[in-house]
Amino acid sequence: MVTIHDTELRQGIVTAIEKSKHLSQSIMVSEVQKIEGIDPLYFFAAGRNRFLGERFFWKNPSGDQVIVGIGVAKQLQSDQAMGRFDRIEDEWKQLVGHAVTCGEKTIPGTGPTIFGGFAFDPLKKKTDLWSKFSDSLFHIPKYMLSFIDGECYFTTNVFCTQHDDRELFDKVYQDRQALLGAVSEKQEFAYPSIVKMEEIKADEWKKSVSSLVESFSDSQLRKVVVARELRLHFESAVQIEKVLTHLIEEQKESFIFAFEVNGDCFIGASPERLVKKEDTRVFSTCLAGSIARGSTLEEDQLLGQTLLEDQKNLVEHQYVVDMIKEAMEETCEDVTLPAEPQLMKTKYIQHLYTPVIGQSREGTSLLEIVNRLHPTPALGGVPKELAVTKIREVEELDRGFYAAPIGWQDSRENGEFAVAIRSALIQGEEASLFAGCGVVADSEAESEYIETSIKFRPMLTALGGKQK
Ligand SMILES: C=C(O[C@@H]1C=C(C(=O)O)C=C[C@H]1O)C(=O)O
Ligand SMILES: [Mg+2]
Repeated sequence: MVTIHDTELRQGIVTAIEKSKHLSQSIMVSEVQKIEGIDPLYFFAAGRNRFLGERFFWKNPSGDQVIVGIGVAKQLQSDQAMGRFDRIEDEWKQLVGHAVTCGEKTIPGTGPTIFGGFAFDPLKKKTDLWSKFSDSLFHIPKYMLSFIDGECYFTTNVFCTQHDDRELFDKVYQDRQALLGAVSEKQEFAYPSIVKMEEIKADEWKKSVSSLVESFSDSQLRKVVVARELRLHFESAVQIEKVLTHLIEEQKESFIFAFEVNGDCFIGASPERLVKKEDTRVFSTCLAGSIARGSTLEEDQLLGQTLLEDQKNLVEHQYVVDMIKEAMEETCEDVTLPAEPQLMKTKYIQHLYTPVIGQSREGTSLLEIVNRLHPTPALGGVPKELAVTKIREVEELDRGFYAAPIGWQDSRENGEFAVAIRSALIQGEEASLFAGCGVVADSEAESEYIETSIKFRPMLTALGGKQK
């Protein structure tokens, strides 16, 4: 069993209580310790008993950043659409500005960290589906395990108020030991059977694709991404641990994320980075244009080559490149990107892919770049505002956090956001899966429908369903 000893946290709590008396507000204490490695999934599962519904999981594609949060020390949330990125940023800066930190202080993705995201479109009318999620929602975990470049770190976050006393440390210590004690307990997880699978309004969706295509000729719209939903009903509640295990094994090229909020869980395996910031280095990704994987190597290569030369997909991709390049140039110096797209292959689908890198301008924050990028034409369309308005009008689906930025940020301006696609909202015995596609002038409803069916597969198989 991993034991974390009585450390600087005790003194940190004393300091924070004093500080909270002076400032009349609660103060965050954050302690980081380097520890021997714990399997991140075991750690996630260890939180099941006492923190079910209050956990998060994040793994980047290379696996050199895995962050798991258990419990909620504080929630940052807002349903106000105007200035939503600034609002979170300001609150976060305020908390970090007064925080008492101890232990290791320089490793990205350790110490004070927020995990969460933003709704795709805060102006879309919210349905019951996403009622548990605020439009801007981030958690500061109580306990956090970070695997960074092969090393393992444990963060403990505590909020202290003027009414707390030294006993708070003992409470935290015992609570943390109980959690760590549960890490070694072996747990078995299984899939419940699927009792019903509903494609929501598939025919209407195809019609909306056709009418969008027709509408392009007499409007300024060039591209609109439309999405649909597949709803699964299970015999009993889905266990997130099982789904995560599957995604980690099968979707190695993707960001794996899970965000538990008030008992629901938004989970996915997205191949699409929105933005990563490491000190001043900024990375973004243009990903749009899709084709199936082949069943043999030859067929797969042929499909890949077809995609690289397909005009409809190249146009669909180029809209994304143009917009991301512009957004990056507004916020960064030395923006570079290859002239031609490459292929990104995931288990069930291949995409056109153009990576973009730059150096952030002095004073430009990660959330400012998120704000500038979201939604890229890979998830919204061109022109941006018109496309988002169109989606609001024609799409049946309440996207919630689907296709929106999800990720983390630490107290030193490092962090990463993925675009939350290939995702599902799990609500006990039910799950909603989401998939969309870029509709351009040359789109055909039937092939876009098939493209979205392929995009359901990562989550469908991870939920124990059969491929369609
Ligand atoms: C919208 C989705 O994917 C996006 C749309 C793509 C396309 O239409 O070719 C490709 C990658 C993603 O940017 C989704 O998976 O739901
Ligand atoms: Mg497409």
